[in-house]
Formats: sequence, C-alpha cells, structure tokens
Amino acid sequence: MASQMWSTMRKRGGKFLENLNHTVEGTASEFLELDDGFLEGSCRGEANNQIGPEEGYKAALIQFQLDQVKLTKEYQKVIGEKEAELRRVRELYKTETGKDLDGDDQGADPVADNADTSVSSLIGVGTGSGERNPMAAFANMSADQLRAQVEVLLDSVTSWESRVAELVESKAEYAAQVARMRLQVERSDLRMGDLVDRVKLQQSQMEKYILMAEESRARTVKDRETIEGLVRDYTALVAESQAQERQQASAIEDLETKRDELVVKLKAYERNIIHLIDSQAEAGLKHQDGSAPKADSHAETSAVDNTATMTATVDALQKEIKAKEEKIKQLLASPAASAPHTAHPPDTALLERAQVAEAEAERLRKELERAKQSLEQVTKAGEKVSSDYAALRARRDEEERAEAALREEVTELQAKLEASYKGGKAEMAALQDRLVKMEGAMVREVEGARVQAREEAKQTYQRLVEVANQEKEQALELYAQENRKRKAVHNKLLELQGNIRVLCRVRPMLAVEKASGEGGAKEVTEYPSPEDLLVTREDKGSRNKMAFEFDRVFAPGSSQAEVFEAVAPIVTSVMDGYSACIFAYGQTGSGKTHTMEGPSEDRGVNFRALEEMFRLRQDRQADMRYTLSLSMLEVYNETIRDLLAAKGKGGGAETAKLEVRMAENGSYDVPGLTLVEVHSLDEVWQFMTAGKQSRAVGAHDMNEHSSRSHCIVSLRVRGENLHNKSLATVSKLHLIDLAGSERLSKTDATGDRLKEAQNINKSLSALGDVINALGSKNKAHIPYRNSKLTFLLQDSLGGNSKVLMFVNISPASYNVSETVCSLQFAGRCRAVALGVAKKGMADNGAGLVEGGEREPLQEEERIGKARGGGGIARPRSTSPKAPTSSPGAVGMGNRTSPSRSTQNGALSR
Ligand SMILES: Nc1ncnc2c1ncn2[C@@H]1O[C@H](COP(=O)(O)OP(=O)(O)OP(=O)(O)O)[C@@H](O)[C@H]1O
Repeated sequence: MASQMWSTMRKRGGKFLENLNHTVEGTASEFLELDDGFLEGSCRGEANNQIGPEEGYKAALIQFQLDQVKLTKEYQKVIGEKEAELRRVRELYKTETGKDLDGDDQGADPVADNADTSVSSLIGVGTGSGERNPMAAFANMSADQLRAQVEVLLDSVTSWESRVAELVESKAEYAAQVARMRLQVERSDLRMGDLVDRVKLQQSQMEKYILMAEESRARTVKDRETIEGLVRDYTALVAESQAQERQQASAIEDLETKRDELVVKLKAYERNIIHLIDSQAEAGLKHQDGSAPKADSHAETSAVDNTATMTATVDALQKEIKAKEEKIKQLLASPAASAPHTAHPPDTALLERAQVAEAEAERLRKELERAKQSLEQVTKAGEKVSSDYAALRARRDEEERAEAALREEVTELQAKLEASYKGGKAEMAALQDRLVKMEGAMVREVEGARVQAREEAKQTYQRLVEVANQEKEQALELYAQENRKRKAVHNKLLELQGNIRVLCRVRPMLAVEKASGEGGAKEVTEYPSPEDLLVTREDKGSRNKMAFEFDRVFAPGSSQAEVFEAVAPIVTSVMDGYSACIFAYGQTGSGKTHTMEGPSEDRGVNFRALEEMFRLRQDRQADMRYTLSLSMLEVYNETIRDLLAAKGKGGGAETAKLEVRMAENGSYDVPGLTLVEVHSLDEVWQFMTAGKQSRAVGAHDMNEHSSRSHCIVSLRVRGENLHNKSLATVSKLHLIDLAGSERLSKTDATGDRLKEAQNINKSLSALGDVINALGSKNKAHIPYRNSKLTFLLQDSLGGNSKVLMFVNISPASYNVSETVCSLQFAGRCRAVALGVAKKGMADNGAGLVEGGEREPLQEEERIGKARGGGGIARPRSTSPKAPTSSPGAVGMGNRTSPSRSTQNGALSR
C-alpha cells in the first residue's frame, strides 16, 4: 500500500515538475521573443501616461508578458523549493534505506521500511523545525496517521497540479488574449492603412480638382488677358487714327500756309517783275532821254542804279578823258612846248611854263590813263550789270515757271488733300463705326465669356465642394467608425487590465452662479464628443484650452437615467459575482451627492443601482437565489460612524469606535458595523433615508447642504445557483459619495467647519497619494494606511474589484482651477490598472470564498443583535428582519492571494 503510494507520488511529483517546467519554459521563451525596444518604449509610454491607442494595445500586451514573467519567477521559485525538498527527501531516503529513491524500488517498501522519515520530511509535518531527529515524530505515528499524512501530501500535490493546470489554462487564456489583441491591432493597422490609402486617394483627387480649378482659372485669366489685349489694341487703334487725323489736319494746314506763302511770294514777284519791267522801260526811256532808270525792287533797283551809275561814270570819264586829251593837245600845241626847236635862246619863263605844262600834260596823261582804266572797269561793270540783269531775268523766268509749277502742284495737292480729307473722314467714320461695333461685340463676348466662365467655375466649385464634402463626410464617418472601434478595443483593454473607469459629470450652472454675473458666471466647458471635454482656462490674459478624455462625459443637461445607463453594466457584473466600487469625486458643490443620492423626485445612482439589482434578482429567480445585505458608514473627521446603528443618546449615529481591520481571509472589515439583509427596494430606501439622516451635513459659502463626510453604502450579494447548489457567487458593491475638496478661502469655514474641511482635504490628499503610487512603476508600497478612507478603499483599489469613478465638476469659470485639478486627478485614476477582477465564488458548504468574503451572520444572530439596539425601524411591509452587526460586515474587497486560498483549504474553480 505504502509502496503504491510512493510510486503514485513520484509519478505525480514528476508530472507536476514537468508541467511547471513547460509553463516556465513556454512563458520565458515567449517573453524572450519580445523586442526590447518595443517593451521599453511601451513601458515608458505607459509611465508617462501618454500612450496613444496603439501604444495602449502594445502596453497591454507588454503587461500580459510582464505578468507571465512574474508568474515564471514565481514558478521558478516554487520549482527551486520543491526540487530542494525532493533532494532532501532523496537524501533522507538514501540515508534511511541505503537506496536511491529514483532507482528501482522493487521489493523496497519505503512506508514499511522507513516511510515515516521520508513522508514526514517531504510534507514537513510532525517533526517541527526544532526537532533534531525527524524520525522521532513518525516513530510515534500509527499507520493510519501515516496514511493520513500521505493523503495530505497527495492532496497537496493534487492542489499544485490543479494550480499548474489553472496556470497553464490562464497562460493559454493570456496567450489567446494576446493573440486576439495582436489580431485586433493588426486589423486596426490594416484598417488604418486602408484609411490612409483612401485619404491619399482623396488627397490626389482633391489635387486633381485643384489643378482643374487652377487650369480653369488660368483659362479665365488668359481670356481676360486676350480681352484686355483687344481693348488695348482698340484703344491704340483709336489713338492711332486720332493721331493720323491730327497729322492730316496739320499737313493740310501746312499745305495751306505754304500755298498762302507762295501766293504772297508770287504776288510780290509779280509786283517786282512788273516794277522791274516798268523801271526798265522807264530806264530805257530815260536812257534815251538821259534820265536815270528808276528802281523799284531792291535787287532790280540796285542793278539799275549800278548800271546808271556806271553809265554816268563812263560818260563822265569819257568826257574827262576827252577834256584831258584836249588839254594835252592844247598844251602840246602851246609855244612853250615848241620853243626848244627854235634857234633863239630859250626864254627861261617860258621854259618854265613849258616844263609845267609838260608836267601837267604828263599828269593829265596819267589821269587819262587812269580814266581809261576806270572806263574799262566801268564798262566791264556795266557788262556785268547787264549779264546780271539777264541772269535776273532768266531767274525770274525760271521762278515764274517754278511758280506756275508750284501753283499747279498746290492745286493738285489741294485737290488731293480735299479728296484725301474727304476719304479720310469717311474712312475714319467707317473705322470708328467698326470700332464701336467691335467694341460692342467684344464687350458682349467678354461679358458672355465671363458669365460662362463664372458659371462654369461656380459649377466646378460646387461639384468640387460637394465631392469634397462627401469625401470629408465619408472620411469623418470612417474616422468615427475607426475611433469607435479603437475606443471599443481600448475599453476592452482597459477592462482586461482592470483600469478605473472614469465618468465625468458636469452639473448645470447654479442659479446663484448665473446671478453672480461678471466672470464667475461664464461657462468654461465644451463637449466635442461623448468622451471628450474641453476646458478653457484664462490665465494672465492668455486663454488656454485643455482637453480631457474619459469613458464618458455627461454635459449639464444629462439626466439621472442617462447617467445610470453607463453604470448599469457594473451593477449587472456585481450580480454575476464581481465586486465593484463606484465613487464620486469632486470639488464641494460639484454635484456628487446629486449624482449618487439625488433628490427624492429624481433619484441617483445609489437607488437606481439597487433598483437594478432587485430587478435582476427577479429576472433570475428561476436559476439563482440572491441574498442582499446592506451596510452604511461615514468617515467623519477620521472617525468611522455606523449610519445604520441604533441612535446614540444625542439622536445621532452610534459612535462606538469602529476601525478597519484586515480579516483572516485577507479582506478588510469594519468589525461591529451593522449589516442588514434587505428584501425590497422600499426597505432599502428606508434604511438609506434613515442612514442619510444620520450623516454629517453642514452649510458653507459654496454649498448649502454640503456633505462633511465620506459616505459608503455597501451591498453584499450572495447568489446561489439553484441548479448546482455547490456554486455560489459572493460579491460586494460599494457606493461612495466622497466629501468635496474645498478651498478654505472660498468656503470661508471656521470652527467645526474648518476642522471638517481640513480632515476632508487630508483624506482626499491621501487618496491622491494612493492613486499616484498605484500609477507609478514601483508599486511596492501603497500608502493605504495614511487615512481611514484609503484604508477602507484598500480592497477596492488593491485589485480584484471593478472600480468606477465619477468626477463631478462645475462649468463655471469661477471654479475653473478646482475643475482642472479634479479632471487631472481623474485622468491619473483612469490610467491606473488595478488588475483583472475575479469572480467571488463561495463554497456553499463551508462558507469559504475565493475572494475572501465571509457570509453574513445567520438571521437569528442578526435579529438578536438588532434587538439590543433598536435605532432603525424596519419597514412593516417587509420581513421582520432587523439590522444587526457582524464582525465581518463590510469587507472592502475580496482579493486573496493563491497562498491564502491554499491556506484556507479548497479552491473552487
Ligand atoms: N446634475 C445636476 N442637475 C441639477 N442640479 C445639480 C446637479 N448637480 C448638482 N446640482 C445642484 O448643485 C448643488 C450642489 O450639489 P451637491 O450637493 O450634490 O454637491 P456635492 O458635490 O455633493 O457637494 P459637497 O461636496 O459639498 O457635498 C445642489 O443644489 C444640487 O441640487
């Protein structure tokens, strides 16, 4: 029997190790295949909280891989431990039996021989670390005890086997998820590629259209240039024809002037000639009668004068010569002159006289000579005058001929001019007419072309605009589709990673804000899409638009029903066995209580969540039996107060010291907190109303009914499967209305209000520290214990629970800096991946649960406790159950490590 057990154990142990090795090798090799740069980049992207969608998928893949590496390390550790254990067993076995445990054990009966030692050392029981001889404990054991120990050992191996199988399964699931994600990423990449191609196509089409439009514009420009050229030509033509006209007019004028001059000249010639002839005739007559000729014209006169002078001079000279000759003759003939020839002695006086006469004669001779010369000259001059006169006559004749020719030419020119003038005028008129017609035609043509071009351009433009609009709409639609898909995948991913989902709700402007006018009343929020929010912040004159993205953004007009629609799935998952936590965060007066509680005529998330739970309970009653239990507490000034407890002396909530404690199963409880089983919505509402009345509420400058505490309403749900009684789910839903952060300067709080505000701010700041620590790479230490609030939230934020956050904000510019702070905090929360939530399963028999939840106390026990208090009246219409308190009433979570589960015993699967 023992030998058989050993053999089974060895086989199982070997298989177990083999499985572990496979798992380890598989995950390690998969991890090693990863690109380091990609891993690093993704981790960095994640660390900076700036990952884009694709980076998000990659980061998620990395997260899976990193999880696997973590598991690998865990397995390696376990293998090391188990191998060391096995080595020890082998050594002990060998020491005790002298045989190898792995060798042939035929004939050897370890149990019969020395089973006690081996078994005890393998399972590590019975001996205790302090005992020197491990055999001693076994020596005292009976065979049954030994068998029982071996059974325990086998159970342990079975448990590890199951764990390995589970891990292998979860690895396969991870691998499948990874593959799915990769596929989605690839598909998304393909779709993106497709989209990019389409966008490129559209771009090239647009470019073509732009080219066409440019061509059409160029054509229009060219047409216009042609038209302008024609107009220029026409203008030049008109100018030219006008210049021609002017030229012709001036030519005519010139000719007329010339003609007039010629006429004057001719007349002058005529007169001169007449005078000349007359004076010639007169001179002729005078010549004949000895009078000097009369000169009329200057030239003729001078010629005539010259001739007359010459003639007179010649005459005078001839007369003089004659007189001289006479005188010489006389002289020569005188007695003195002939005296020398006589025989008589010369008379001296006479001689002298003769000499004088001779000298005189000589002088006269010379004078005569000179006169002859002068005469010659005068004659020559006379001849010249005659020839001049002849030349003058010839010239006059010539001029007369020229004048006649000129006259003829002038007449001809005049006739020509007149003809050309008449023809030019007609031509000009025809030209002008043509021009006017051309101009009209051209203007019409241009106008027509312009209208046509304009019409064509308009039509082309409209077509282009239509096509561009269609394409833009298609692209936008595709983009929107792609975005929706991306968001869906991203959301799925966030869900897989267990990220905190964040819904942003913007409350309407309050009447008091509207009435405040000026800057305070301005709305600073915009809603470009259901997931996006823009906040305009004015800082030192510059306007800054900040963009935020959440899982959903509810604009001021959103109704409570719309808001709850986004929350409903999480309520369903609570009924399916997942724990969840919904909390509202925001500045004081931003609408947290309105969202969570809401006014009685328009109830908020708390009531609607319970309504949904009761509805689901009703829907599933054929398959499931649900038990719902309620507790309600508030954290006021760092004190936990039970809102469902019997009222204290002052009428307020019981303030018995309540503290958060970690329970044995690892969950966090508030021992002593009242827990009531609830059966109907009315009943719940009455409890909640009563609890609400016990809450600490106060007024300050920013909210008349400000919650001065963090309020946590918790619903514990146990769902039994009616078809399989061994299957039960246990989960919890926490609905938390946090107190609002406030700026003390704005709320103007003093006294108690100031103390409350300081405590509120302190605990919210501790919450911020926890979120920052959860969002950082190194999650070794999360400061949950720094405040009651974070201590209570530890289970929800520590993983295994779905977490949904409302960030409530005011739209008013007056609150913009608080709004931005809240939104940034919400952004950080959204980036925190808490881990995948697991179903809380209960072992129906033992009441032990995987998630660490403990069952509520039995009815009688609760009623018994309630009777002791009696603060809250149970509604008459429902069952007579009353509130009670339980040591494990409000565990704030249900995360349990595998080791804890193992310690606790069975693991349901
Ligand atoms: N969505 C909404 N629609 C209409 N009124 C709203 C809305 N949200 C808030 N209000 C109004 O704004 C005021 C402040 O809201 P509420 O008391 O819920 O704020 P709070 O964040 O809970 O404040 P505190 O932190 O001080 O408790 C209330 O008068 C409330 O009726």
